[in-house]
Amino acid sequence: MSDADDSTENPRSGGPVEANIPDDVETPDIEEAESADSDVEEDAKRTPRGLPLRVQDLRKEFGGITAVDGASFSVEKGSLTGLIGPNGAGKSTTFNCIAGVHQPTSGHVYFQGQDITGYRPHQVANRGLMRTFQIARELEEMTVLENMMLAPRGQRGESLTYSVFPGLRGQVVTQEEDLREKAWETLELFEIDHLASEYAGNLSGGQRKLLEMARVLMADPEMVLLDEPLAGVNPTLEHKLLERIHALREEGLTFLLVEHDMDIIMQNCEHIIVMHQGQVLAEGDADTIRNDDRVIDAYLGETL
Ligand SMILES: Nc1ncnc2c1ncn2[C@@H]1O[C@H](COP(=O)(O)OP(=O)(O)OP(=O)(O)O)[C@@H](O)[C@H]1O
Repeated sequence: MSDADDSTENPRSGGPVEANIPDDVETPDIEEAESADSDVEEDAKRTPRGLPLRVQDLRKEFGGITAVDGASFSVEKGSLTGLIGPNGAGKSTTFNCIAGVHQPTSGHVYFQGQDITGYRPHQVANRGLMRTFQIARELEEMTVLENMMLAPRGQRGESLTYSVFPGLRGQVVTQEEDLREKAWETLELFEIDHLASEYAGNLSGGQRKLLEMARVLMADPEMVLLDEPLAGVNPTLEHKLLERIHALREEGLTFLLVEHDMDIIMQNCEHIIVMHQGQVLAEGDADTIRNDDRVIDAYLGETL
């Protein structure tokens, strides 16, 4: 999926923005707009901190294609929520709108009660909502430990500040030590500490997935968006990764997972959101979803 043709992208890079409505979309009159604004304010107030993520009437158009068509859903704190749907249902686009990679055409994304619609990816990440990214080519030439130590949230590093205020240097050393310790602990948690000196480029597909996940945790996220985290992962590593996800969830971390493997979703997610043609078709636990005729129709032929 490329962003190159994303003609509706909002150029603003600051904080929360108004919905970016293209010229050819009718805008409501002032009275309606004011009432819509107050509804949104009311809704934001209704988003308690215990409900980290709320997507409301999300819409994303790419030129003439409507990829997400008014999707609304919430994710509860500490849950492992699955986002599924047939090919082209709008899952990745929704993910990217949440993570700030795409700017929604309209609608809102609230995280921990705050409207983060229109935030850029680093701003979303700074709020504690993070998605995994594939290890980029440049990072392949670094060791696993170096990958872990690279740019976590709040890292201070060497800078001009320390030549001006040399007294702060000691703090940097402590911070570097803390960072290293945390990197080792996280690698141990994912049982890839024995690969710490290995170049990331030499890892197997499954080991990379573990590293991608471990890297995200270095930033102390509140919530993690996982897009196909188990694709190409062998059953042993898959089991290990799922075990870690469940353990982290027990500690209060929240996950939203897009995964094509229905068995994984049905066996691991307590709440499942089904998208179809850019909209939320159904929501519920595995049994509810399995027995929903609309979901069966949408998948027609795929095993649930
Ligand atoms: N950058 C883009 N430019 C144009 N159309 C796009 C773009 N990204 C997605 N689309 C279209 O939007 C629709 C939804 O795509 P999306 O990738 O979000 O679905 P998905 O549910 O993640 O699909 P899959 O399971 O196949 O990955 C599709 O019709 C897709 O072709």
